[in-house]
Amino acid sequence: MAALAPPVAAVRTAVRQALRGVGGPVLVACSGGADSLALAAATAFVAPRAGLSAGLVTVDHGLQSGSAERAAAVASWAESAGLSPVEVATVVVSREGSPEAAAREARYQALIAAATRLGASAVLLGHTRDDQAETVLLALARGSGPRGMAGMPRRRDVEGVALLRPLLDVSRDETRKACAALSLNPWDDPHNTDPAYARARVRSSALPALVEALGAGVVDNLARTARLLAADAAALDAIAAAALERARRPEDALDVTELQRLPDAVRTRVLHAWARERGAPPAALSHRHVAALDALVMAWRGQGPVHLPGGLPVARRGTLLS
Ligand SMILES: Nc1ncnc2c1ncn2[C@@H]1O[C@H](COP(=O)(O)OP(=O)(O)OP(=O)(O)O)[C@@H](O)[C@H]1O
Repeated sequence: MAALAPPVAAVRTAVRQALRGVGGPVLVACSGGADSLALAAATAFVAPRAGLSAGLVTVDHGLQSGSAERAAAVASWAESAGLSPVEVATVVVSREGSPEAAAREARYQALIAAATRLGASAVLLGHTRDDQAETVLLALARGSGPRGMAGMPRRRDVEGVALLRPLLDVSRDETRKACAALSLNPWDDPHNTDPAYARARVRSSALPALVEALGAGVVDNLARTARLLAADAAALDAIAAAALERARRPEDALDVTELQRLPDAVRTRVLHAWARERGAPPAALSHRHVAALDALVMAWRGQGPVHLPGGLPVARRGTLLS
């Protein structure tokens, strides 16, 4: 028997680890790119041996010519690889805002809807260590703070479906090599190299420049930074959730004197969580809004209400915010 190529083994091991603790059928989200194709091939091998059934969903965003053919080719390969059920989900991408964000939003909605409809307990995504490093670098450059630099989580539960990222410790180079070793032909998404996209510029210029200047360890170190910050952020979020409960007063108000006792990092998290609870859309809720709320608490000089996104005013009355 031919020896198993190390990149194929690395991807399978990562999938095996991620599937531990998954109780029901899984779906691979596959674009046909090298990362998710290697993920799908590994899942087709590993899942049945772990007693799980595995299917695949490929999303056709309808944004590029030939996208329907690409989706059909991915689906037909998946069937031949033994994945079942296999679905092509066609989505309509909103023309408002950034096309990247709109496509992502439509994609995740379609993936979660497919998982719910097909009774899958988890959706597997092909983000790699390189994607994680890019995410950290982008977040650092945008000043997103520790939550952003914590990168993409290995697991996130949405509407009862676990979104899993088994390949966060696997490099893009390994997924490409795994595809080559298995004679799979990945599709190259032109968006990945289109300089119109910030992530593509990070991938093609910023990260290679950092590697050149600081050495190959940079990618791994950025991904490790994400892991460390994710653990810190989770701990701070838990502390903030408890502090929010202590600060709550009737009629959805917060007690300013409780908030003033908190360290900055906890207080701003409490205010952020509270603003989201009141209906401020997370994507529009910025550092600036939280800073203005914080000024009502810490720099009170009788200023007027803060207007949160979604048209929600928050005012201070005495020692209450509401
Ligand atoms: N059209 C799609 N259909 C299904 N899943 C998708 C699609 N596009 C992306 N995904 C999922 O989201 C993950 C991240 O995609 P993204 O486009 O951000 O990165 P990528 O590096 O281009 O990934 P890949 O090489 O797998 O296409 C993919 O690995 C895949 O699991």
